[in-house]
Amino acid sequence: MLEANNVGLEVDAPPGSEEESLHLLQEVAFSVPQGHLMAIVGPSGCGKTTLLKVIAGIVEQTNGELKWEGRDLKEEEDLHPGELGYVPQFSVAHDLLTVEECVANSMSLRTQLPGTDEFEPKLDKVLELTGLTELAERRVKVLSGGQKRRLGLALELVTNPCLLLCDEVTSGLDPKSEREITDLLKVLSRENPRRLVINVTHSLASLEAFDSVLVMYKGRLVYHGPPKLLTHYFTVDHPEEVYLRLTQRDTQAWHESWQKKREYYEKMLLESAPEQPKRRDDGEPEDETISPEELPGLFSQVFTLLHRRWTIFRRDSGQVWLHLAMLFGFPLLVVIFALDGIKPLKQLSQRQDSNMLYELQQKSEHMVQQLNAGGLVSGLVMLQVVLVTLMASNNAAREIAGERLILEREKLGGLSTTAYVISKVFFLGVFVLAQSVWMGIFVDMVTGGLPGHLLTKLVLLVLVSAAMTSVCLGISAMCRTPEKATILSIYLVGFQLPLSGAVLSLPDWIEGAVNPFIAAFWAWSGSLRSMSDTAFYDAVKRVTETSLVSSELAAFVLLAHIIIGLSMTYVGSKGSQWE
Ligand SMILES: Nc1ncnc2c1ncn2[C@@H]1O[C@H](COP(=O)(O)OP(=O)(O)OP(=O)(O)O)[C@@H](O)[C@H]1O
Repeated sequence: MLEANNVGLEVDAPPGSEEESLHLLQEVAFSVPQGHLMAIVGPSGCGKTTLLKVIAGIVEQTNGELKWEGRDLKEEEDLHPGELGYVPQFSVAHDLLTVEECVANSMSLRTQLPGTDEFEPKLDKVLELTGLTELAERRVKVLSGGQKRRLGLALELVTNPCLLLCDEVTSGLDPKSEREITDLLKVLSRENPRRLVINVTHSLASLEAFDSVLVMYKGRLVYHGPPKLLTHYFTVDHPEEVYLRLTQRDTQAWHESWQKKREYYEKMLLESAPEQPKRRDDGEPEDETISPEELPGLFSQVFTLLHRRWTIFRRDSGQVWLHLAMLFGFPLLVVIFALDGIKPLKQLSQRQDSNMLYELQQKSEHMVQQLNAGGLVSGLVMLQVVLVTLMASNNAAREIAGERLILEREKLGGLSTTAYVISKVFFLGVFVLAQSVWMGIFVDMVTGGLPGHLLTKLVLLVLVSAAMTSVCLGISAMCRTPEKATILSIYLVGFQLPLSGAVLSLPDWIEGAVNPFIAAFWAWSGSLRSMSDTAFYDAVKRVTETSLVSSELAAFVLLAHIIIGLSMTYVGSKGSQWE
């Protein structure tokens, strides 16, 4: 039994409005038995989705109590992720995966069945039950609206949930598809004696298939009873006329009228309800076969997420080509800028080492060459760093924001945030290493060796790439939309060059204030310091007034950036960002 006792939800009113707070739900009270299919209907904006989110625990009510099988969901233990199925309004699967892969992934993330003999039969059963067997090999991208809703249901059925909440899974479909999905919901509500299925819908057309109908109006419950009594209660000829009828009285009047008649209608519902599942003394169901599925371990979830991410990446040819173009194109770009300067660089190096007297005699000529060489070396190092940070932001900016709603649904289904963040670290770590190491080695090979210690420069390139990737991943985890995350990440990269002091030095007080935040500054200046025992360092010092830091300090601060970025990622991924 699901019981709501005077459930209310009050939120702060938007700035500028006269009221201090908004009552999204007020005094909502109902009881629904298990083995039952209930529809929540009501005009747009009346609080249907809000009520469903409160039942699911996505939003916590500010008043009243919700009880599932006698257990207070706010005060006592929440529903186990395997006990709850929530099918949101939006598409919940990755476009580039097939139907079968999506369901198999959901099973791997939410159950311990992978690797057992039960995995395949269960997968087949869920596909068959939701009518998706024929579509198993089809990619999500090409599914119709109705097929996507079926997939949404299939993803939730992998755990055999006892409370299945569906938000508009029948809306926007043609009457035949709507009827088919409603019939499927009915089958699901009967399949497991502990199960209660609730479907939010606008449509008043096929309500007779439901066991009960709950009507919401302006945040209040105004009817909950058998569908066949709906027209009688609202004194209308057809269910479609109910919304118009609602507008003829104010909310309080409807609410009061319902309070007087509630007992009668609910009694009728409970009398016609199937027998409730028997429970042992400790409150657990007698039938062990309907216990919720246990969640898999952390590394099992990491492995599933990584495998899924690579599959999606491989199938996204646009992304693969973009990554390849950057991986091989950006180092070439650095080399092109270096080509003209390499000869004077070598000459400067030879003269410095072998003939100081000549240097002294040709002091002014040497000064010019030194300035050129200093500018070139500093510029090349900065170009490498900035291009690596650009690749890093492209790696991470959309990574979490682009799949945010899928993440929210999967967290509700038991996905561990730690597993999610670890999977991103491993996935993006491959790009970080490939992009930065290849950039460093390729440029060094082609130019015949830029000054400084190669290993130190490589480590700093890897660190700056990891730092920018982590911070952009953090931004991605904090932002609601991939567009916003991309713009913020691009701004962040854009500011690296002017604020690092590589091109123009900043006033001391600004330099001191901004440098700690500029990853490119640390990698650039740490790399230049690794040349401090060569003549190039003097040349570089002639062209830059920005104070350069030791390679060790640079590495340390970049590590701090990585830690901050990953902390942002964890906090941002953990926080709820439902629509
Ligand atoms: N966090 C919030 N802060 C302020 N108002 C909110 C918030 N969440 C929802 N609302 C408002 O609460 C009302 C109910 O929203 P809800 O999404 O539950 O409606 P609904 O009945 O599901 O509508 P629809 O059928 O159009 O999806 C709307 O007016 C919505 O703007």
